[in-house]
Parts: sequence; C-alpha cells; structure tokens
Amino acid sequence: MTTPLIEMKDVVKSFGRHHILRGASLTIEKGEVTTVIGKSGEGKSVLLKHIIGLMEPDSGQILFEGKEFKTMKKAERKQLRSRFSYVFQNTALFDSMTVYENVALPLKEKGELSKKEITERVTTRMDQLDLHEIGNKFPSQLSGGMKKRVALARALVTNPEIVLFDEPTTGLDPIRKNAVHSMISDYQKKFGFTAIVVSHEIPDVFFISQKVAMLDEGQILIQGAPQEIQQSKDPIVQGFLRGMEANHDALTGLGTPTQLERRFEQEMELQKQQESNFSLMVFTVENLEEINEKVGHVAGQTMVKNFAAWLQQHLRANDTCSRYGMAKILAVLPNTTRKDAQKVCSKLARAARGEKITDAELYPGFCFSVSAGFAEATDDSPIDTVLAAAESRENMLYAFRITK
Ligand SMILES: Nc1ncnc2c1ncn2[C@@H]1O[C@H](COP(=O)(O)OP(=O)(O)OP(=O)(O)O)[C@@H](O)[C@H]1O
Repeated sequence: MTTPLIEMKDVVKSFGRHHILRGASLTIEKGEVTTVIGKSGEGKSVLLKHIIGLMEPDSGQILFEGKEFKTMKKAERKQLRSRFSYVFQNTALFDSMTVYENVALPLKEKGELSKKEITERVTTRMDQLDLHEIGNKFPSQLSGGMKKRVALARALVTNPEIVLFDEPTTGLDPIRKNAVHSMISDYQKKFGFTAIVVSHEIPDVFFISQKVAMLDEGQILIQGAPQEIQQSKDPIVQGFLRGMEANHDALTGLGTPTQLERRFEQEMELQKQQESNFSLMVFTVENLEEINEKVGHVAGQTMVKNFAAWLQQHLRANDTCSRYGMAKILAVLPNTTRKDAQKVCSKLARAARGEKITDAELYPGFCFSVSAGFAEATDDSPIDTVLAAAESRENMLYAFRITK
C-alpha cells in the first residue's frame, strides 16, 4: 500500500470546555477530491485548519507523506505550506486591488519569481480560467460566480499540490453552484491537484468527489466512495443525508439519485411479484468538459438544465428521471422491455432533431453531444449492474448531436 498524502490520526481539539474534534481520523489520497460533510458547527473548518497547519491538535497526529507535521523543522513546515492553497468561504478578495493584482498577490508575497515571470504566470492562469477580459476590474464590479473564479485563479496561481475549499458555493444560485463544482472537477483534472472540499451541497458534491468523509460528534464516522456513503445503512449517515437532500435536484428540477434508487427498488419488487419488465435509460452529455472550456461552466450547466427540462417533457408520465452525475441523467422506465426502451430512445432522438433544446445554437460551430443507453433490469440485479449494461457499447446510442 502506498503512503497516503495526508493522514489525520485520532486528532483531538478543544477550545476551553468546547470539545470540537474528539479523535478524528481521515486519509487523503493524492490526486483525489475528498469532500468533508457534516452538520453545521461540527468542526469541518477546524479540521481543514489542522490540515493546512493553521491550528495544532491537542493530541493525535497529522502526517504528510508519512511524516508528522509536528516533528518538521521550521523551514520544512514552510516548504510544506507552500504546497497548499486555500479558497475561503467568502472568497476574501481584496476590494482595493484589481482582479489581476488579486491573482498576482500570492506570487508577489512568495517573492520567488521575477516581475516578468509573475506577469506570464498570472496571464496564463487568467486565460485558463477565462478571466483575461476582466483583469482591470475590481471585485465590487463582479458577480458572485466571477468572484469565485478569481478566488480560484488566485488559489491556483502558485501551482499548489493541495487545494482546500471551505464551502465554495455558499450564497450562489443552483446554476452557479453547479458551475463551481464542475470548475473544481475540471481544473482538478487539468492541473492534477489534490482537493479537500467542505460542503453542504448534497448530493451535488458527490458527483465530483472520489471520496466523502462525514464528521459527526468530533469523529470521522465514515469515509469512502460517494456510493458507499449513500448506500450506508448507518442510521446517523442516512438521517443526515435525508435531512440534507432536497426533494428535487436544484439545478434541473428532476428527482435526486436517492429517489431514483428507491424507484428502481420498487420496480424490482414489482418485477418479482408480477413478472413485469422495466428498463433503465442513461443520458450522458459527452462533451461537457469541452463546453465548459469553450463557453464557460455557467453556460455548460445551463445547457444541462435545459436538456433535462426537454427530456422531462418528452419522457412518458410514468417514467422517473433523475440527475445522477455532473453530466448524467438516469431514467427508470416501468413496463418497458429492452426493445421498447430502444424504441423510446430512437423516438427521443428523432424528436430532438431540429429542436432548440439548449442554447448550443448560440455558439457557432458548436455541438452539444448526448449519448443515450438502455438496458432491461433483470434477475434482482443492483442498479449499478443495470447502469453498467446501459452504458456498455452495444447498448449505447449517440442519440443527440445538436450542432448548428
Ligand atoms: N479559534 C476558535 N476559538 C474558539 N472556538 C472556535 C474557534 N474556531 C472554531 N471554533 C468553534 O468550533 C466549532 C466548530 O466550528 P467550525 O467552523 O469548524 O464548524 P463547521 O462544521 O465548519 O460549521 P459550518 O458548516 O457551519 O461552517 C464552532 O462551535 C466554533 O465556534
């Protein structure tokens, strides 16, 4: 087994008689997005501050690549800190500085690069984050989403290996929330950093995380892949998730993954009792990353939202539709064999031709590409198995290519 990038072992932290962390243990793997969830006031920000070295534990250990922070010399700690970056809840941009100056600040503070090198680095990052046109503006002239993007550019300008995001979507509307999530996910892939995110956005944040950890009563109650957390039988985990999850997906107005899974199980029961057939259909926006890159994350999320609305209108009344990932929508089709599902799919593809489903037509030479797959649920197979079948090559149709 390889040594984790960061390991918290039995970390205890109290403020006076207020016991916040009571033996928290968490493992962060390199190159992954780990999201920390938990009730308000549980100590998630305190946990982040321990990771970045802004707070020291009363007891317990924090290890970086196997070495304990406490035992490091001053220079070593400083060097380690320079590998980190932190995106605060409120973006914390300096109002008296332009966007360019805000982004350049961490490099100037470090004092390692020449003026020319700083200009080059800042210009590149701003181009990559689509900020080049607003370099001379001041934060007060920007929208909330743009400010987040500037904060992200500032956090990434030093080429950090580890980026901590403390509730990065607070106060944003659903499209911008999802835009920030897709931004974190895309840039994480592009720049390869390790991300640690604190968030209340459930289930949205599960779509971008490789690992989710839940802080409860000062301890990490559970950590694992998002699906493991969602499928956990632990009543505290289930209670928390149910309490956090809205009745519908905020971006698309469709159902939530949990609702879809429940519907799947109900249909499976019916299938056993009445020998009825049902199918699963999956729609994936294949080029969402490209869309994000070319026309921006807000435009990308707006297209997903519009496509979902179109789909909802065109599916049958009994079909249950839910967002199931950043670029994925899943539908349970009751009383539907594989052959029927194929027909539904082809019909949808025909209906899509020539319709203004998204704003894609606003962008010349632009393509909004959705693949659709289908599979019949059989023999008590779990949803993941049926989904994998629906996503397999032989069941996949590149159904919608909306190009203008
Ligand atoms: N420096 C400090 N001194 C004293 N108490 C503190 C300090 N920092 C945090 N706390 C307390 O620790 C508790 C946990 O705070 P923290 O901000 O980590 O919670 P959280 O889980 O991030 O909450 P939220 O989700 O609402 O942001 C709070 O009761 C807070 O008042």
